[in-house]
Amino acid sequence: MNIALIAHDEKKQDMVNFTTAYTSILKKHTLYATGTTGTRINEATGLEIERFQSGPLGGDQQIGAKIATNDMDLVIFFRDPLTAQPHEPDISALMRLCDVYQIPLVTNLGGAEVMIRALDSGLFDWRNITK
Ligand SMILES: O=C(CO)COP(=O)(O)O
Repeated sequence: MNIALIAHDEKKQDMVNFTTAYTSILKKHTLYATGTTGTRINEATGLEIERFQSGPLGGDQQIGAKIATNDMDLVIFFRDPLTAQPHEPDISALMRLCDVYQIPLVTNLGGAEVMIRALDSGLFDWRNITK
């Protein structure tokens, strides 16, 4: 599965903790991330990740483009609901595309834990049929 990992600055430590805890599952998949998030995950876990631009510089839109071409199976996006983001329209557009294309999206650590366990249990195998 192709998985996008994204975290706003105040949530990057959550993402490091999450990816450290679930490295053994994540390493079985193809990982993508926005720029700074990808660097932080790679430094902490050694996971191989294709990095896009940083979010404010277009990274969310690059991940959106992957969704629009049916090349992304799951989006794990730890959003910061308490801080205004300069690229809020890009963030909304990314989440909108997840809804347009029915791509599973989780926006916090609790959801991500459920999702990653579901993924490892084979509950996402339907994605292989739709491709
Ligand atoms: O801003 C982001 C998502 O909207 C994340 O970007 P970075 O991973 O480059 O910090």
